[in-house]
Amino acid sequence: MDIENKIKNLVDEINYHNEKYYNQDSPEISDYEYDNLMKELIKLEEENPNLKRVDSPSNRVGGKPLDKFEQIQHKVAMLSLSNAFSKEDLKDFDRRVRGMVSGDVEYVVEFKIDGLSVGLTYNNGVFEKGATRGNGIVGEDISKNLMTVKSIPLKLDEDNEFAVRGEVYISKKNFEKVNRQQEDSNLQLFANPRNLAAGSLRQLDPKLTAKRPLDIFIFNLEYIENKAIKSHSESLEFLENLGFKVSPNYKVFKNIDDVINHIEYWTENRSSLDFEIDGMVVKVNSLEQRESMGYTAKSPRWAIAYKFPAEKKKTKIKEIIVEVGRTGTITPTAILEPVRLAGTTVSRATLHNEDYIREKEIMVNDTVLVQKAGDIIPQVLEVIKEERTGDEIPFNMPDKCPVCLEPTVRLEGEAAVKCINMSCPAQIRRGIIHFVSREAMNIDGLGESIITLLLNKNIIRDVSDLYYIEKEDVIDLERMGEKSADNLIKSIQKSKENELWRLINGLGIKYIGVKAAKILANNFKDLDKIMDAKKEDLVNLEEFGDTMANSVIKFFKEEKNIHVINKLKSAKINTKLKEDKGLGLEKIFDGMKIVLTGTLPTLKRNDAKEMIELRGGKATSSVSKSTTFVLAGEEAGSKLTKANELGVKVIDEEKFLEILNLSSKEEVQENL
Ligand SMILES: NC(=O)c1ccc[n+]([C@@H]2O[C@H](COP(=O)([O-])OP(=O)(O)OC[C@H]3O[C@@H](n4cnc5c(N)ncnc54)[C@H](O)[C@@H]3O)[C@@H](O)[C@H]2O)c1
Ligand SMILES: [Zn+2]
Repeated sequence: MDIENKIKNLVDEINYHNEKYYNQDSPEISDYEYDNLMKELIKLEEENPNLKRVDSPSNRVGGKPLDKFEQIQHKVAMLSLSNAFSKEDLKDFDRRVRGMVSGDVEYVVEFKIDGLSVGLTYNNGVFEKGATRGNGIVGEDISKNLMTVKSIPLKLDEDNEFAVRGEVYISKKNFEKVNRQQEDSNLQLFANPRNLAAGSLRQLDPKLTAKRPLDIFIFNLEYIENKAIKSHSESLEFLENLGFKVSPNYKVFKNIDDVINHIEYWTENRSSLDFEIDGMVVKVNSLEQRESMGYTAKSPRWAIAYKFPAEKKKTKIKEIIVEVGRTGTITPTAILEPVRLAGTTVSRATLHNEDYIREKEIMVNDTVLVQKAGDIIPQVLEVIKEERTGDEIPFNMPDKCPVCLEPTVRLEGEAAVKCINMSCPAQIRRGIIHFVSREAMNIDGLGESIITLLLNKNIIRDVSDLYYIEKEDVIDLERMGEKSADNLIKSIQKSKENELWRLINGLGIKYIGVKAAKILANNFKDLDKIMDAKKEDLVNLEEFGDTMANSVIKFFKEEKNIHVINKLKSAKINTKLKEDKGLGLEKIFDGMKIVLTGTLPTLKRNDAKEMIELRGGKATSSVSKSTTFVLAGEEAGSKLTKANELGVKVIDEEKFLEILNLSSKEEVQENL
């Protein structure tokens, strides 16, 4: 593969995992694997600067703020950190710092708490607002949820306006407690403390958040009015005196060797802490020096996060089980003798596929080394062959699907063994769960247990059957009454009017998540056109690589998919983009002055301009008090700063596209 395509594919893959991790709080790969993808991308981009795309994820912070919350624009951008994985990386960092500033350098070293980043603002001594990081510029307003975190002071003795940043986390003890409760109530377990903290804080109902024993460490003073503070350590002391729980056990060092020693100590001893850390953060202490160093698009130049290597432990494989996924892939999983690893008890590890098992010569009853790096799914690293006793049993992938008992196949050139039975219940069930989920067709009242019932009773066989359900079909189902049956049918019917991207995402095309679904919807405007798209059309889309394009084409070649789509169409489900309401577009931007700045993720600048003008707005180039809003993309720069100073509203592309669907100027004003 040529380098350009390699970069494109990496970008696709990373974008897909970002969406899973930041927006859905349900990552599919470990942080370790993710970091490796990112490392590879950064390396290729550094070697081929001309191939680096402006919208590269290596330039970008976090995920998109979700619409279910009010959006908050941060006064100081909430950025990410660049990473170090070795002593050498830390020494390089030290050299870079000393090359940029004059005089002595002091470093503060802190724990890198594995939680969710939040920003808090205070004014006149009271807590005002709290937000998630979002995309770094705009975050989600989670003030009410944060108020339930007991260690966040709501009143304090400081009248000046200021903002702090911290990490909301859950202690190891409380993490296990919550997971035990989940287990008792037959609910899904949280993969790790970070997921639990993030999931709890992004609840719509603060009462749910209040039930979770969340905590916070504050690690930065973002700004303060009328107060001269010289160093980071001084600001932490100041915050501690105000009553904040600040970054625990932070230490100041005068040279990088001492920093490295300290980090080595905690690499060995982190399990003694009662909260999870995934690394150590090294920050320049002098605020004046920090200012002179500044920022890249994604992170400050004056700090670096050292990521711990994966923690490893020995344990035994008791059994190997197989499960069938949405696309029919049969995945082997090792059931382990439970072992404590990176803060959680591990009793399963993924074995990926047949080749992985062969290559590592894994057998049932083997003693193995497992690894977990703040991860979701632990991995089997290697078999400790010296510990074999003769009781080991080789494992073969099943030749029958464990669910439908039809023969399995392994296609040439693919690692996965699959069940290709189109009517295999395991695949269909997962596909339907995905179709109705919040990020897809968003059908209320259709939980996993009802879907299972509907399938078992043969009321539905694929997603399109949902639209043909009648009240009589469901009213007698367990725990269903007249009222819930009505509501269920109503929400199914309502989903017919959904935006096109929801349908595309719901179809479950491999590699096509929310973001890619939106790109397809916005570019082709019609499901039929997407179905007819040629490979050239697809790879030319922003953010699309070979893998994604091939996957789309393959999906729409399959007869069973066409069949489902035809049934969906007969049910009169919306298959068109709603943006264009015929010739006379509503003048929803009438008289508004709108400033465009930075690179937008999918729209070309001229297209965005045209969209504004067609709706009666004026696209201007400089920000002033009379600007209605700024539409900002990556690297928005000085216009963004100006907008912030003047208190002019800033929105991102996603929000913009949403606003385009509104039907009056009043609605736009309300929704800004
Ligand atoms: N598994 C996946 O699919 C997946 C996907 C996306 C991201 N990720 C993970 O997320 C990481 C990227 O996320 P990120 O942008 O939040 O970067 P990061 O986690 O590498 O570092 C930045 C964050 O560290 C936090 N932090 C904790 N303690 C801190 C302290 N004392 N001082 C300063 N900051 C502190 C801050 O909240 C900040 O946002 C990746 O390296 C990867 O590990 C995983
Ligand atoms: Zn099957």
